[in-house]
Amino acid sequence: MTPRHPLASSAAPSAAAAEPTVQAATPPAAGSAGGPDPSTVTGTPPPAVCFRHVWKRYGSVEALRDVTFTLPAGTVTGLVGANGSGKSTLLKVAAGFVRPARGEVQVLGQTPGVELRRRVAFVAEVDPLDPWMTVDQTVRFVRSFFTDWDPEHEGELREILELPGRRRVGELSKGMRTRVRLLLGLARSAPLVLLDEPFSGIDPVSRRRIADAILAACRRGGRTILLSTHDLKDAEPLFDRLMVLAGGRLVLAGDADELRARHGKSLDGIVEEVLA
Ligand SMILES: Nc1ncnc2c1ncn2[C@@H]1O[C@H](COP(=O)(O)OP(=O)(O)OP(=O)(O)O)[C@@H](O)[C@H]1O
Repeated sequence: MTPRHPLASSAAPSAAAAEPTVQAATPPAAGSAGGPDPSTVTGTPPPAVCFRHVWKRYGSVEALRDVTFTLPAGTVTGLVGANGSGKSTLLKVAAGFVRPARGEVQVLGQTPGVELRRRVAFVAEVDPLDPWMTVDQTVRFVRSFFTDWDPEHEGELREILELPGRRRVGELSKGMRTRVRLLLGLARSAPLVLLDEPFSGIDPVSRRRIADAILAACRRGGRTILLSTHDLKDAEPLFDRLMVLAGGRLVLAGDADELRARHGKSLDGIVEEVLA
């Protein structure tokens, strides 16, 4: 069933898996639309997300400029960049909510669209929660839209996130509401999870809880997570890959360990250097 409620379509992703390994952007092979499918060549699983020369314009603003990258399945990637650098747009293109002007996008082997949304959990930065519902009512309502809801994982996440089930959503702090949205996304077993700034404006305690919930989702395996953030504090250990956007262009992408070894500093330091 295709979810129709805003909570169902934008706030209920499911967890990603494994540790991230930011992989360098993979340019298409010369003379082809994107090179051979790696799964047919090496027996490795196809990438979870593949952008090739993607452009997106809003009026006169170029939000994405010639963006090319590949995310291997089962990785967790941090997407970093200043305000307006195109992070949300990239996530919305991957989720199928925004159509690129040019370029090719493949997500879980499909072109993003209505059909793909059932397999992608997208936790938007915008809060779609109904303030009059309790947390328990919200969870019951949202999970009714999804056939991939994982009740066992929901229980685990509720403990980690320490959600007050009987309180109305409208009475919750910003950090607690973010935790609720995260639960709605991560409790699905969707193979791709897109998280738009889950750490934005969040206090250190909530940041820790949110990072722990993402790690728990990763431990369940088989999921790919792409997470945008302004700040790598707390989040850096989550990532096996890093992508940095500046002015709509992907200016850095790669495996986290390789980047740390090459630059001799933390991902935080690398981002500072690249965006200076
Ligand atoms: N619906 C829209 N209509 C017009 N312009 C838009 C729209 N959405 C985004 N933009 C513009 O596209 C550019 C990229 O925006 P986007 O929200 O993707 O960036 P971002 O990196 O997520 O920013 P932030 O960190 O502030 O959330 C910005 O210049 C923004 O103003």
